[in-house]
Amino acid sequence: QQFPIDSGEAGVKKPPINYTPKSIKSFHDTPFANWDNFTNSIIDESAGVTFGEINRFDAEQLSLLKQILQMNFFRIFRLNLFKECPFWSGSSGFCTDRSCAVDTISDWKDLPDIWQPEALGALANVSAAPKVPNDQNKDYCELDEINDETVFVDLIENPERFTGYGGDQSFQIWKLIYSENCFNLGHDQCMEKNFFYKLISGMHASISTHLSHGFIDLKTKEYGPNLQQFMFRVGNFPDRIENIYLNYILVLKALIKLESLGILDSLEYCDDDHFNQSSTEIKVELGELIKPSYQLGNDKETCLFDENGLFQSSNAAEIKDEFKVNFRNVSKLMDCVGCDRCRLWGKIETIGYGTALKVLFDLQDTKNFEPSRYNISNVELVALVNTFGGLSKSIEAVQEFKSMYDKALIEETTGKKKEDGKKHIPNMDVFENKDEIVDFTNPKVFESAGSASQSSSGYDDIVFPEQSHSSTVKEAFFTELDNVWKTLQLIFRSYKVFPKIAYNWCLIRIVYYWNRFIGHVQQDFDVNRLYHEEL
Ligand SMILES: Cc1cc2nc3c(=O)[nH]c(=O)nc-3n(C[C@H](O)[C@H](O)[C@H](O)COP(=O)(O)OP(=O)(O)OC[C@H]3O[C@@H](n4cnc5c(N)ncnc54)[C@H](O)[C@@H]3O)c2cc1C
Repeated sequence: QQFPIDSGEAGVKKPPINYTPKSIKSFHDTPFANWDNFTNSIIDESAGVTFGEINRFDAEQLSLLKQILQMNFFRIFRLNLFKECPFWSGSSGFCTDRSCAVDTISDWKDLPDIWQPEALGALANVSAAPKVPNDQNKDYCELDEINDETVFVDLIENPERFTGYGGDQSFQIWKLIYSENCFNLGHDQCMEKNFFYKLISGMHASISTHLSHGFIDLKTKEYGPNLQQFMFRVGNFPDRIENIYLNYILVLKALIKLESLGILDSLEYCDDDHFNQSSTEIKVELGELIKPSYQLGNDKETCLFDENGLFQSSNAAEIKDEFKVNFRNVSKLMDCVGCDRCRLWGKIETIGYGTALKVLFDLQDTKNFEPSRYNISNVELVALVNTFGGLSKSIEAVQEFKSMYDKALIEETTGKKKEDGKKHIPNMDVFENKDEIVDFTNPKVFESAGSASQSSSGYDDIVFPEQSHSSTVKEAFFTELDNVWKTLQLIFRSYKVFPKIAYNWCLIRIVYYWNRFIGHVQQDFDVNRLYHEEL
């Protein structure tokens, strides 16, 4: 079945898509509190598919998608984890926790012949090299070159989950990512700007959903879903949930386009004994995954997502170029992430979204189109399918959190108390300081070096490295000297505050045990909370 891809050349001009981000209004009006309304409403005006339809489609296809992601072709990813951050120096090594690490494949004999070290040179011709001459600078993201820093990672063994990476560095990287949503081409680009924001916000929300779903329980040391974290990061913000779904239909539409134009069929998958699936099996399973989505939505012409609504204005070509440059900067920023596991998934996702954008906006479906000459590498395909897998996992997690939310709601209404005395359903109350919510659609956020939340976050000691391109040995020497000086200052400052912390801690403990002794201790007395308030 050939799906009709609208090439945008003919036909009636559709009304513009509304990509305007909604401002944060009420936290009592969240999707979980109004689930029926939410599931029956449409994700995107241009296609008419509802959130509920995507939930059902995703549930139906989930086991097949998981099976596909288990195939060696999709689970082994090649990248450079040690590439220098191109924007500043000295940013690596921030997160030294074990959970930030990536287990790379060191046992080479587990890999197919084409990935053996001696064949690495040839690998460039097999899996990454474009089939037609291509200037990578024209793409939406940068692919890592193959060199002696190349590593192979088993993605199933290294899932995206909570790593503990945070503080000022990750905030600054998010801020820089959102600051790429800045276009210089006048008012015409408003729609593209909003679309860019939603894309980034959806990626951010999906990462936050994964880390809340694979959150560490400090008591059991096991990873599992944490409703509080999810509500705090995503669940209380309708826009963030919506943006996950928008990204889902965007990536799915790119897969539909690749499938319907015969490109997936024409690609060379590796037939090697080490691969647990043959090329034919991969093609059949991808087809089975994608084809049922042709039935989704009520606008069969645009199918899910109408890419032709974007980049239509008189200066569309310039806007598109700027959009590409900005998204490429986002992909380069992944080399600045100071946590290997986060960097791994950040890279996969930016390549995945970059590939989806390339397929949707640059692939011209002309009369003489030859699928076998379309320029898409295996790395891009693997990233695209894994990005789709990640979004599907987020949608599955949203529904699991909804069940947890309902259970917590029943417990709350029947008056059952949690052991730690905390509320079952975190809503707006969890934001004791409303300034913690940073609205990246507000240009003022980018005017200051930090943000209101970060200035009071307790991470003031960490000074984010300034953008630098130390070209001379002398400059590099003084940069390092400055770093050493700042580190020493940090150590001395912590010695200075230590007596106060120790004193407060002892005082709180004494009060606690005194109260217990005289029998006045309250049942839900939370020492830790008091301790933090004291600090
Ligand atoms: C590329 C990248 C990948 C990462 N991967 C991981 C990972 O795999 N595991 C892990 O544990 N940590 C990861 N992190 C760190 C994680 O994303 C958070 O930065 C960290 O947990 C600190 O969270 P936070 O609560 O301070 O808010 P952050 O998530 O850092 O958000 C900063 C601000 O952005 C705003 N914001 C949050 N979400 C959105 C959204 N969806 N749309 C618009 N605005 C939003 C909020 O108001 C918030 O104050 C990653 C960070 C980066 C930059």
